[in-house]
Amino acid sequence: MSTTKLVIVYYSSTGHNYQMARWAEEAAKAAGAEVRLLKVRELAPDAAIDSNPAWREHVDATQDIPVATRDDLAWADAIIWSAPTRFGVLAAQMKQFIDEQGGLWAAGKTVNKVVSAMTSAQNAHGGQEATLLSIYTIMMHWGAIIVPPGYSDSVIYASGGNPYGASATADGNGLTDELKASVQHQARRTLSIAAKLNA
Ligand SMILES: Cc1cc2nc3c(=O)[nH]c(=O)nc-3n(C[C@H](O)[C@H](O)[C@H](O)COP(=O)(O)O)c2cc1C
Repeated sequence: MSTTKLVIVYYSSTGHNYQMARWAEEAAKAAGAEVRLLKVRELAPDAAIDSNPAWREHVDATQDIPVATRDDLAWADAIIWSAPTRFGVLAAQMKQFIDEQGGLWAAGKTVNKVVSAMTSAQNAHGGQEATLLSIYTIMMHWGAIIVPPGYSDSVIYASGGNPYGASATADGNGLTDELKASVQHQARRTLSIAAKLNA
């Protein structure tokens, strides 16, 4: 059985989804996967970024993270998406990247990718489930195999009980150890399903 190839594709303005992506990367590497941690292109103008010091700081600090490409998605057996809530759906930056994959979809290369998604919102009930569903809706159109965490481990309860995917509350109080455990469980679970399908 070959090593599972995982891409973790994230968008983050102020670092929460980036941190979750890093946690997923750590767990996936520890599980023996071949992992690419990738961001999507920032689309907001500098004026918007500069209006929020935390946003500018994050953009500058993550300059060296490679930008995801179609080839990365084609390479992967599994994809973990991480994108913040924007009015209850995925951030436009992530949507734009996904919309650029029409060619990949048309070539049949999105079929049977094993996928799972993570998100954050400022409020505890600010739209996390809806955002994850917006990603999973796209994944159904891709013919991808969606792997939600469900209640497959006690860390799901401890981290807020969202069976759709790891969900942060980005309220300025920092991310919790329980969320980290939940992210890392989701990464391992995604890999384990991908390994079964690729056996
Ligand atoms: C345009 C916009 C819309 C947003 N909509 C919501 C929302 O509907 N509910 C919510 O709780 N937070 C909302 N937020 C807050 C973001 O979800 C929050 O800043 C993000 O999850 C932080 O993730 P990041 O640090 O990875 O960028 C919104 C933020 C922006 C800029």
